[in-house]
Amino acid sequence: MDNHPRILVINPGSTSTKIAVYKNGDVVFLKTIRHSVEELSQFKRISDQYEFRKNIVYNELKNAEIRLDLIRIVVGRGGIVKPIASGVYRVNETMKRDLIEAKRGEHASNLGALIADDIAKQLPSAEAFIADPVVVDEFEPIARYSGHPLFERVSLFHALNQKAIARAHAKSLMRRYEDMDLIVVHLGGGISVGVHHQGRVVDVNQALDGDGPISPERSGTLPVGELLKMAFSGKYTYEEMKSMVVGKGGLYAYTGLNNAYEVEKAAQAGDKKCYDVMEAMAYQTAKEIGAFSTVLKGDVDAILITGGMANSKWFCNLIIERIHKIAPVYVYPGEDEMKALAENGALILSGEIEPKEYV
Ligand SMILES: Nc1ncnc2c1ncn2[C@@H]1O[C@H](COP(=O)(O)OP(=O)(O)O)[C@@H](O)[C@H]1O
Ligand SMILES: CCCC(=O)OP(=O)(O)O
Repeated sequence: MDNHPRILVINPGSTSTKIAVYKNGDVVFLKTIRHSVEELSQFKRISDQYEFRKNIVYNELKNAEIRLDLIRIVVGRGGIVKPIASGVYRVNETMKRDLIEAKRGEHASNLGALIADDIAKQLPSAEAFIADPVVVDEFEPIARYSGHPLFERVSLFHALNQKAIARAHAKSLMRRYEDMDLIVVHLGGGISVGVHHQGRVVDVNQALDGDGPISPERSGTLPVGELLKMAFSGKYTYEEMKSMVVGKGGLYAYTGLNNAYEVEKAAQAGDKKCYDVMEAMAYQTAKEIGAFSTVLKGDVDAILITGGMANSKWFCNLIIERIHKIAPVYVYPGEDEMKALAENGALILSGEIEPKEYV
C-alpha cells in the first residue's frame, strides 16, 4: 500500500484555477481549469468566487479519486496580504481576515490561502501554508516614488514564479541567484517585468491595476488625465471603471477574448484586430524591459521570459526581436508556480524549514 504523504497545491490565477498533488517530489495529479470573463463576471468581488473555485477544487479531486487522507500539507498561492519578505507562511486567522477584507487589493490569489485552509481543516492531519505571495516586497526606496507623495508604488507581481525561474536559471549555469542581475518577464493573465538584482526584486511594474504593458485581461498603464475625466463623467460606476482596468481590460477589451491562445489563433487565421493587439502587447512588454534595464544601468546578465504566453514562440519572438541586444534571452514556457509551491511544502514536511508567522 502506498501511504506516502501527499502535498496538495492550489493556485487560483486571474484566468485559471490550477490544482496539483505531489508525492516524493513528483507530480501525481495536475489540472488547469480556464475561466472565461463571462463565467467570472457573475461575481462582484474576488471573495465572491470563493465557493465557486473551492467547489471546482473539491470536484476535481473527487473525480480524480485522490486519496485525501494522505495529504499532509496544503499549499495555496499567496495573495494580497501585507507586504512581506519572501518565504513560507502558515495560514492563520490574521492572514485570512486580511484576505477577506482585501483592503490592499483584490486578486484571485487571495483565494489560495482561504481554500487551502478550508481543505486542510477537513482532513485528519493536514496544515495549510502559502509561499512567496504576490506582495513579496524587496524594493529599493527609490522605486517607491510614484510622482505624488499621496501615492506609493508597491511591489505586486508574480513573485513566486519569477523567483523560482530566476533561481532555476542561475542553478542551470551553476551560479548563485544572489550573484546575478536578471530581468524576469512573466506573461500571465497579467504581465510583470521584474528587476532581480543579486537575489532581490528591487523594482517591478505593479502588474494588477498599477502600470505596465497591456495583458490578456488588464489595461496596464492608461493615460491618467483621460482616466480621471472618464471616472468623473458620471457615466460609469466605480465597478465599471475598475473592470476596465482589471478583468475586462487589455486583450479582452480589444477582442472580446481573455485567452491569449485564442486571440493568437484568430490572429494567425487573418483577424487583423487580434494580430494588431498581440503585436502591441509584445511592443509594450519590450518597452517595459528596455526601461527596466536602466535600473541595472544596462548590466543585465540575462532576460528570462516565462508564464503561460511564453508557450507561444510567435509571441515571444515579437518581444525578442526588440530586446535581444540588451542581454541574452532565455524562454521558460509555462510557469513553475505549482512545482515551487510543492517544493516549499516539501521543505515544511521534512522539517528543513520552519514556517514564518504572519502578523
Ligand atoms: N500554448 C500557448 N500559446 C499561446 N498562449 C498560451 C498557451 N498556453 C497558455 N497560453 C496563454 O497564457 C495566458 C496566461 O496563462 P496563465 O499563466 O496560465 O494564466 P493565469 O495568469 O490566469 O494563471 C492565457 O491567456 C493562455 O491562453
Ligand atoms: C497580482 C500579480 C499576479 C498576477 O497578476 O497573477 P495572474 O497573472 O495569475 O493573474
